[in-house]
Amino acid sequence: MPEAARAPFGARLAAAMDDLGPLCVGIDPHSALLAAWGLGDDVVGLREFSLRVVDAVGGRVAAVKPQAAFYERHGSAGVAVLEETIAAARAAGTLCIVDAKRGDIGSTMGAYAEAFLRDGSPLAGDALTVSPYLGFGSLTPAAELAAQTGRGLFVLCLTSNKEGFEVQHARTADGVTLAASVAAQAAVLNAGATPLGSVGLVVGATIGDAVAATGTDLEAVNGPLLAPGVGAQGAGATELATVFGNARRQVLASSSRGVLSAGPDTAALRAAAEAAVGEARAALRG
Ligand SMILES: O=C(O)c1cc(=O)[nH]c(=O)n1[C@@H]1O[C@H](COP(=O)(O)O)[C@@H](O)[C@H]1O
Repeated sequence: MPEAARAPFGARLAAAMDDLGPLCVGIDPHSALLAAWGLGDDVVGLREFSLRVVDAVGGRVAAVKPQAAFYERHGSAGVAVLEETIAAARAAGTLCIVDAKRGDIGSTMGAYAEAFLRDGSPLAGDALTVSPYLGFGSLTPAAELAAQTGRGLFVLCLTSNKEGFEVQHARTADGVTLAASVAAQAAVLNAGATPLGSVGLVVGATIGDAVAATGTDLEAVNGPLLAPGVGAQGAGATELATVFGNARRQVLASSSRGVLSAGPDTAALRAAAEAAVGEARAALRG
């Protein structure tokens, strides 16, 4: 769809979450999962796995999120499968967040933006995960192209892994934590957008009281909050409700292995996704 015809990502995601519930299914074809599904750890297995997940959950969840690393580990043929997976999500009418966590100096970021956010690029989904830790301003080329093409960004803010605090809780010369600073800069880009801006944050569901501890104002971001860590990393309904508090209506909970481990049976995958949607809806929309 050309730029002019596509509504902004934030509006499209808000509508999908209202309609189908606040859950994203991550597509992470780990070698162990390929084996558990009876598939080879090769490009044929990767393709079968990915297309089966899209077939099972497409049109039933708000978004899917293929993790680029699991495709890149198979080389260029694996990247071609990522392209095919993105196209399959598009054909199913399901929003696709490409989880590639890109971040580089501005001029190189421009090339990443063209790869993942430009109309006509085979790697372009509906949104891209990006890292602001080369400086938030280094993301400007991606923010600009995303805005032009109706796509979105998810900027790493408070990640689900335990090492993240070293960077994210550190304070700038002004005494503000990096996480709070990232959130405030995303808020500027989302100012005035309704119902939600298109510059989201990644805030893990496993982070306990880190939102308060870092002084991060999630509500003011006025954008979606991608919350990985649900399922395999241990977070559930209680953690979602506790971590996000008043910002919970902005949250898109994300689970990969928690759903994928139900495969390869399509009905079982659907049932696992439905259960995860129910849990996320109860925690975030109840
Ligand atoms: O950006 C992400 O999606 C992400 C950020 C984060 O803080 N933590 C995190 O786990 N993720 C991704 O979310 C997925 C989690 O997978 P599961 O632990 O299997 O649900 C992986 O693809 C991670 O790379």
